[in-house]
Amino acid sequence: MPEQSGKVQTVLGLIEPGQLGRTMTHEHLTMTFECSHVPPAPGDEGLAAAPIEMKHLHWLQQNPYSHSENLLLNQEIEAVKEELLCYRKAGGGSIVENTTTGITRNLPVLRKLAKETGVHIIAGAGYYVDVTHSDETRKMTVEKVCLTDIIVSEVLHGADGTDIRCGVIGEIGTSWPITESEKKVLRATAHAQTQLGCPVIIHPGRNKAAPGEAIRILQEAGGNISKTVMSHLDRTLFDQQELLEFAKMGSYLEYDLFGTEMLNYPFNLDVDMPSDSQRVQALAFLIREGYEDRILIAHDIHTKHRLTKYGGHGFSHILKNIVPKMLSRGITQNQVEKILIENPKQWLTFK
Ligand SMILES: CC(=O)NCCS(=O)(=O)O
Repeated sequence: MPEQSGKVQTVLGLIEPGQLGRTMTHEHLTMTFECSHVPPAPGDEGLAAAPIEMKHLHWLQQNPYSHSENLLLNQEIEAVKEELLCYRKAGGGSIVENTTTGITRNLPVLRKLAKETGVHIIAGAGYYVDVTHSDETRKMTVEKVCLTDIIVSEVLHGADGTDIRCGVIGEIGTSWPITESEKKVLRATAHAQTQLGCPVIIHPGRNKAAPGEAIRILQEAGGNISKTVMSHLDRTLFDQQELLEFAKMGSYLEYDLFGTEMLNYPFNLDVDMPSDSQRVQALAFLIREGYEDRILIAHDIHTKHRLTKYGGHGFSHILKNIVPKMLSRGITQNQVEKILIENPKQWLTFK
């Protein structure tokens, strides 16, 4: 039985699950997102290259992926540290940092932030979506000193040449359709999870069939779906019946784009990105349908403009603004605590 059994693994070491407190299960504290750059609309090239300023904020909120500098969250370590101190003051305890190989994971920075702020930080093992896979990753097989072993080693011994250990596998990136290289990573994730008994978190492609397909691949490879989170449901599954069909598969159901309100979602123009009020309605619906033990929430901050330094909502938005909204829409204090404390605790504790 690995030493992690019954514990949560943070970048500073193992902790008791009860120490987690309120937990955002899907955030990024340092990463780059150049892989998702969207060329600006004709005529917007000047705005896309201008320094971030108040007068451009609305444009940036509507076009966050067309501004190259906005995609470099890794330049904002001091601002993120200030945000984490505010998050603690607002009652936050822990953050799952979902940056994996391909979007510039930086474990020493995470360790420094954890030490300096007192926030428990849990780091992610594994790989982001196909466009970020290296030739080496593509050539690797699932077994035999390859993908599975690398992921296991990132959890048991440390990642990126450090002794800093990851406490979850993911976010594991998948596109739509899921590519061959991504399928291999999913199978390796399931095999690593079987060895470790650890939590897993998946980034689905931007199609309503994507979450179910990713779960099927994990399941067929022996993954433990009850210890797996499906991220980004707020931009992926809209129809209530389809959501319930997916929920029956047994994963955690994560609404993790709180604070993101945009008219045109550039990665899938067919999607109407919900508002925060609509996200709260989705949570209330899932609770009424009996899924309160499976819900997780977060902001998935991954660009500069969402930091308070740039006029954004920051890491405390859920605790300060969304929780009161949940309570005002009939979600009870007990259910809120379940979503913020108990469900993350159950998910993050190694078997
Ligand atoms: C970092 C990351 O993958 N964020 C998700 C962005 S998306 O628009 O919901 O796919």
